[in-house]
Amino acid sequence: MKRRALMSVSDKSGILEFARELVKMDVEILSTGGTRKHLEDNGVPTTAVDEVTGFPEILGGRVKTLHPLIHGGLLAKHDDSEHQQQMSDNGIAPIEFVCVNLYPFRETIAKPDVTVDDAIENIDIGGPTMLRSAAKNHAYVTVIVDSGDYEAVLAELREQQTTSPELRRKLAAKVFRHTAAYDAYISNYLTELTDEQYPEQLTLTYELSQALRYGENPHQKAAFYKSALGSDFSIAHATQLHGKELSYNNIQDANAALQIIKEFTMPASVAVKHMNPCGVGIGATLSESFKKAYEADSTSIFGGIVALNREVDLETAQQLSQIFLEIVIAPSFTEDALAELGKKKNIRLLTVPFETKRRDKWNTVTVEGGLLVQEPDTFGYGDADIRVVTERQPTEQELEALKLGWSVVKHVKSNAIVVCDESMTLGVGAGQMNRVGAAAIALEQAADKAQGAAMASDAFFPMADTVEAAAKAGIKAIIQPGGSKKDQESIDAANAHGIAMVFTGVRHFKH
Ligand SMILES: NC(=O)c1ncn([C@@H]2O[C@H](COP(=O)(O)O)[C@@H](O)[C@H]2O)c1NC=O
Repeated sequence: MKRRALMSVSDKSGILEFARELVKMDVEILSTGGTRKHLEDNGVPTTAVDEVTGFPEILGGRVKTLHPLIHGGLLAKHDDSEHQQQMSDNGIAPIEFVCVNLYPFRETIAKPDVTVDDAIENIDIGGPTMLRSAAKNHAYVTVIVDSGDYEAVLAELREQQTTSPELRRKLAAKVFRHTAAYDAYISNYLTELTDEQYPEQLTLTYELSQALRYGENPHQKAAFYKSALGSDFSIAHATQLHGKELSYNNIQDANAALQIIKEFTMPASVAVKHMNPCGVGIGATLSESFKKAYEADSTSIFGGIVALNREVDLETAQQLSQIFLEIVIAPSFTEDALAELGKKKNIRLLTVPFETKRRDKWNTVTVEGGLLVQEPDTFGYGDADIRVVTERQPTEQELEALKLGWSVVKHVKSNAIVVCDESMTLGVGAGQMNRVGAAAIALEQAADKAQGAAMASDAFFPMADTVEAAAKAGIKAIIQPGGSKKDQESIDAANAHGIAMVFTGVRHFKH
């Protein structure tokens, strides 16, 4: 009896060469409508699946391979006498190779104008069914869902006329990963059309972006996975133009820098270290903004990650190349800027699409044994109900500084305090276990520049000590959520020192 292979593929790349090789090995090719036409048109002899089943393809292709003569051939154990008897009683012949890839559901739903009908028609039923049958029976059947595996299968067949159990198991495991991911896209798409907010099961799917040299530390193994339908204004969608491979910590820092740069519409530069901003500057030009981000903390920026929100020009590139930076990320680089920065072997230069089409709907973070899911903190200064609570109103300039401080403090690990003027940060106190400690760090860094500057706090002041420390350093305006039982003590202290204080009513913890 001739060995048989079943081919039914939406993505036809590589299928001709694979089929030709199998035919040379005297394998009979069974195939469905479009696949068969492609093979026959290119001179590969095939047998139609409906010839095998004696049943036509119906319902516009919804039923083509869903038939016992196909699935019997895929699921029968070749060394089980009962199975063999039933096969012969029912005229079923074994199928040894299955080569299937699925209707492009993910690509279909990624289209901006997709209709629900279109999405539903692209849910493949017969394909996953064949893949699952063949993968379950991988003791006997070789199943290929990825055209990248055609060659590995052919290599073993050339060598030993059959595939090894190890390869068959690997391919079967890949099939179940693939169908699980395929179903995750479908279930997520349909769930989004319902009012279900927290489904009883959450099936997320990510694709390997790259294996990393190591994790947070060199003794930890690590890899980076990306979400195919997630935000495209993302480090996961960056194009690297120059430099060494990104590391685990680079990816985290670059992500932090991108979240901050998203806050600004005017030319802005953000320098990040250990996922906290060490310098943020805005200006009339990109180069001016970078100068400010650098001056904000010219010590910490060393070895930092810089994100900029305009095309990097030669002038800015020359400034950037004065210091050691791990990464520069921007929407684009002019040719001469790229040449300038490219002189540095180790700097990583990345572009990301700033014109974002998709944003993540949820942020997730793992805890041991679980996953926390929340909406991203998209609440900005413009959304806040700014309320002046002191006798003195902030000046226009102070309001600009408060706006900058509030936009940055949201991205600083709590407890967080930012001291700034209207165009740059002057001091950042991050990740302290008490608020007055964070203020002390920010104020110490700002030093003399704190005179007349503004201060932003990610959460309310539980007592008046932070306002007192701010007043002592010369701070003239404060922005904070408010909401403490002791707000009045902080307001009284601000009034006593002539500080203008505004409440936003919204907190920006970042743990
Ligand atoms: N309905 C079925 O019985 C069925 N059998 C195979 N398919 C899919 O049809 C596609 C190939 O179709 P064609 O050979 O007609 O181009 C493959 O992606 C395959 O997964 C089917 N389609 C959808 O469910």
